[in-house]
Amino acid sequence: MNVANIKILHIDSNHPLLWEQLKQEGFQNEADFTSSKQEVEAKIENYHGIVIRSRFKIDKTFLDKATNLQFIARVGAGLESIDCDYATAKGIHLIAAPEGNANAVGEHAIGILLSLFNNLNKANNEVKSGQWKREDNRGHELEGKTIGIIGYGNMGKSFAKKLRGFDVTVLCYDILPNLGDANATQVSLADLQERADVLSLHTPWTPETDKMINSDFINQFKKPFWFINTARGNSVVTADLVEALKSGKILGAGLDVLEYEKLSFETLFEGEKPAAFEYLLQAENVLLTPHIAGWTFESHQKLAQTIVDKICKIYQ
Ligand SMILES: O=C(O)[C@H](O)COP(=O)(O)O
Repeated sequence: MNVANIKILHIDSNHPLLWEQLKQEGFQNEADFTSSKQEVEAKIENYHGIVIRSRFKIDKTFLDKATNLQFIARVGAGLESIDCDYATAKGIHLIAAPEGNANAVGEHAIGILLSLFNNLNKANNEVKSGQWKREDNRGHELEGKTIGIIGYGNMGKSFAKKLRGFDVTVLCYDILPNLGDANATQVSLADLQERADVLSLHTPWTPETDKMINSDFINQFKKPFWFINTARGNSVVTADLVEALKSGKILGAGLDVLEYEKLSFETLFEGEKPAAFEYLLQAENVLLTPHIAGWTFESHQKLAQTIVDKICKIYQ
């Protein structure tokens, strides 16, 4: 199909290959990384495609003005910033690129897991501040442990694949049936909560997963467990997580995502911090990273390539 008339608006910067390859394929690219949502809304009828990361929400108001839009491409995995049902009802193609950062997320979750089990973060801070504490930093081994994965899509599968070789049992739970594979056995949520020594969250943020990790949910676990979140901060009630850390029900937490992140994060350091957040900052068994699990040099490129391939497929 001739794509020379297809105008694509890029509202976030991405790996240059995205722009270059779309241009080579014959698409018309335009960039606008600074205009406000309202300003983009005012001109969106002139475009057939929009490429976004997460600068603003693509809501009903926006979509009603996007009268010629044929696709929305999100250079990432999560689609929560888009009113997907409304866009789909309008016949707009939705494209995401979870294949592009799944490997990075899987590797990052392994990094968190090994760090939690061996106190790497705490020990590093201590040695650098002149403390040589071996007994305090005695670690745990993964061998023989049971790892529970909730959400067995691209990210969960990537993490499970990386766990091969650690001599662990890997269980997965997902609302979709028949997802188990050679790397993980699919079980009921109750079964996972009964057996897991580690919980790693890999679900999208949806009404069903919003605040899913709360006290009730945590208390269903039979054993104390370690918790890893590389998915979405809003799936966790932080105050409940902190209670579980204090009581020892959660042995340690590695959080790449926080309910406080993005626009509100910097402002958190200006005034008095929420008590739960302050606790996470001080706790020695809590490892925090700034939403970088999928943020590698390699995934930057793979995300772009995935989006190019999927856009081209629409116009084949
Ligand atoms: O959804 C994703 O792929 C990741 O969470 C990264 O999202 P970001 O573009 O908001 O950094």
